This record gives sequence, C-alpha cells and structure tokens, in this order.
Amino acid sequence: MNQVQENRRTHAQGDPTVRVEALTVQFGDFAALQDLTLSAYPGEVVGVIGPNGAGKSTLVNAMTGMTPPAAGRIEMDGNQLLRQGPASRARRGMIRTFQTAQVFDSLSVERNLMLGRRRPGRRQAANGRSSEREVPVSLRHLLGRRGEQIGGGQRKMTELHRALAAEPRLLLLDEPVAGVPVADRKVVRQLLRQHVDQVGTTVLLIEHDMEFISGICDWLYVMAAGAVISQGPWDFVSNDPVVLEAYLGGF
Ligand SMILES: Nc1ncnc2c1ncn2[C@@H]1O[C@H](COP(=O)(O)OP(=O)(O)OP(=O)(O)O)[C@@H](O)[C@H]1O
Repeated sequence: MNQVQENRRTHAQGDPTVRVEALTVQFGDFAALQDLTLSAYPGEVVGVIGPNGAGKSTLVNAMTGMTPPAAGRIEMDGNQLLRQGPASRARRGMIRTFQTAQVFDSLSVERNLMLGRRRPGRRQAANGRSSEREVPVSLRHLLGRRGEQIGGGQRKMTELHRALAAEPRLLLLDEPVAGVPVADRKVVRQLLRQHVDQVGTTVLLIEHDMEFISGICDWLYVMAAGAVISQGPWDFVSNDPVVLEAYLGGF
C-alpha cells in the first residue's frame, strides 16, 4: 500500500458502500470503460474527473443499471448489483442526478421535492409538507412554480434537493453545479457536506468545476480513455504529472 492509499485509510474506514471492480463497457468495438476499479466509503465524497469523453457518464450509467457492462462487478453494501435493474438499485438507496436536470415540468417545485421523500425503502414515511431542512433558501420563493417555469440553475437545485430528500445511501451526481450560478455553488457544496456528515450518505460525483471539486471531495479518481489514471486527495492528483498530461494533452 503506497502513502496515498494509506492516507485514505484514515478517513475511509469499514467496508465500502459501493465497489466497482474491473468494469468494462463496450459500445460495439469501442471500450468506453476498460477494467475500471473504484470504491466509495460511507460518509465520503468521491469525485470522478477527467477530460471530455473519458467515460465518466458511462460509469454512472453502468452503476445505475442504464448501460449493461460487458464484464466486471458492481457491489453495493456487499451485494452484487449486475443482475438488478435501475428500480431495484434505487430501492437499495442508489439515487442519481443528470447532467441535464430531470424535473417534472407539470408539477410544482414543492411537489417535485416531495417526490424524493417517496422513495421505496426510505426510512421515514412521505407525508406532509416539505420540512425546513429539505427546502433551501434559494428555492423557497419558487415552491409554487411549475418545473417548466423555472430556470436551468433552479432546475439543477430542485433535482439535487429531491435527491437529498430521498435520503440516499449512495448519491451519484452528474455535474451537479453545471449551469448553477457561481454564487449558489458554495451553497451546493455546504449543503452536500452537511448532508453527508449528518446522514452518512456516500456521494460519487462527476464535475468539471475544479474549484468545487477541490473544496468538497475527500478522494478523487481521475479517468482518461475509460481507465483510472490517478487517484488520491486533490493536492495529490492536481500535481500528478500523469493527470496534467491527460488534461493538457488534449490541447
Ligand atoms: N451510447 C453510446 N454509443 C457509442 N459511444 C458512446 C455512447 N455513449 C458514450 N459513448 C462514447 O463513450 C466515450 C465516453 O463517453 P462519456 O459520455 O461517458 O464521457 P464523459 O467522460 O462523461 O464525457 P463528458 O465530460 O464530455 O461528459 C465517448 O467517446 C463517447 O463518445
């Protein structure tokens, strides 16, 4: 075990919430993921970064069951997931958000938020109005508006809060602050950190905003061409020559 992996042991204790092992995804002859292995532990925010086309969204799609892998394993809390569909994974507490926020256009923001609380398997029953904790200040004035009446950043915030209201065991976020105004990104960061620390959710997120990434992630995997090329805390990966080459090599 090298020094970087040793460092992770100080905060990532016990068994991983999710473990992806030797995962390969093929689109015809093209391998979008090749033999990819990673894990995320309870209460940990794990970032997956890498240049465009590295395979980040494909990874999330494979984890949620939307894209079937050609080989490998995906385990959540020690259970092999590959034969389970997206709904069954959601019942286990795996919730995701999308690059383009998925909000129910015909429902109010408040109804959208309440839907998160209806996740099967969620500890509390879904009834009553959204609690103070579940409605962020930035959305309170929008509760009565329909999904189709709010802007892109507000849709992202609504989707994120609906996901948090589901109290996921594992939250997969695909570019959570893309399209979110810079001023609100700090709010998202604080909200996620608070949720992780209080509820113990494991977060795995894809994001291109390095300021956001460096401020929230406990551990990072860097991907290029479908494989993990580096991993470690931000200070390590941001100075890793292999990572700099992967990003700069494209220019
Ligand atoms: N359904 C598909 N059929 C064929 N090729 C695909 C499909 N989905 C993704 N790819 C290819 O797989 C590779 C990885 O794509 P993916 O969207 O996972 O990358 P990404 O790292 O998420 O990129 P970005 O940062 O731009 O979102 C790309 O070369 C992409 O063109």
